[in-house]
Amino acid sequence: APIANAAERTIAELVDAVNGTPDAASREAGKKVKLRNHTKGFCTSGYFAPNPKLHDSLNIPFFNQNPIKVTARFSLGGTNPKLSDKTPGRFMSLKIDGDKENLNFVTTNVPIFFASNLDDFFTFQTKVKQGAEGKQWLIDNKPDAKAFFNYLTQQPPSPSFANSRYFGVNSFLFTDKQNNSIAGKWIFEPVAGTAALSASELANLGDDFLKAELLQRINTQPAQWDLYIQLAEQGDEINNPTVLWPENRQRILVGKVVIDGKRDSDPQVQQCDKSIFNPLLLPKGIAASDDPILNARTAAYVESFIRRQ
Ligand code: HEM
Repeated sequence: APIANAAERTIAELVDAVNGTPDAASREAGKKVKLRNHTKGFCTSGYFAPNPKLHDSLNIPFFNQNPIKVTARFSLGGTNPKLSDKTPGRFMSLKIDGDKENLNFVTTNVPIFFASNLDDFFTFQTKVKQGAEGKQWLIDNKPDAKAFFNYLTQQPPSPSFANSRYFGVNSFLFTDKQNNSIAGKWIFEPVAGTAALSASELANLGDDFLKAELLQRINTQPAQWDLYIQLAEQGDEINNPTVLWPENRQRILVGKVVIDGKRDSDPQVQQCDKSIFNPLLLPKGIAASDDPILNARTAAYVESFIRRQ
């Protein structure tokens, strides 16, 4: 069982820290404006095509259906709806809706998280809201936050959501053919490859280009990702999302995400901005690891959802 942190935070406190609404008055104000994390984003659609050979290695009946409906939301981080697309963070959330079961993904282009427990998560969110001083405090006092910032500074902004890798960050447990449970992490590799904006391209761009770029792109050719499970090896830390496993870990190809916008007029896609993505909505054969960050996420997303009604 995971070791409880001495100063565990409540879900309400975590959402307050994310939203920057630490007291009753600011919380009420936040509800009024329907404050939400990852505010700047948009929804589109497509399908998931499972790798037909997957059942040679894993026992996940969900992937026997082909194709499977996908509703996607692409977003930036934070609560600011006017955040510039020139910032490096890119996020992809997917609802994969089969006839009998569902699977959600809630992913980011940074493979390491800034906290390994809820207390550090709370501290990070609170300090980041204090600007440059708070960020410096984190760099000086919190090695996980420092490693995260270092990663971000080496990550140039991509010209398209379609040119980013996306990571599940937290570990999950997968059932193999022998019904053993094996630990792994989701990784989405862009079929179009990764790309970075140069300094001169950045100078010529406005603050809003990602949405128009993706919707235009998929008019002529879909945005696609190969989805892999990166497998843990003996000794890899399973329950700590600040730890990056080596790139050369064995991978299983799960299938392809194809975003083509063909179902964008469906009510589910139209209303996707008003719903939540649940990283613990999993089909048979996939289970959550004991990572305390992962296990707090659904409750936080539900709390955030309730507050913005
Ligand atoms: C304890 C850990 C975490 C907490 C408390 C937390 C909190 C939140 C909250 C409050 C929301 C807003 C939900 C809504 O109102 O719809 C949110 C959304 C989101 N989070 Fe987290 N988060 C955590 C960890 C993570 C991790 C590890 C990742 C990346 C792998 C992540 C990626 C996202 C994304 C992409 C969204 C936007 C979902 C959408 O498009 O609607 N979060 N998070």
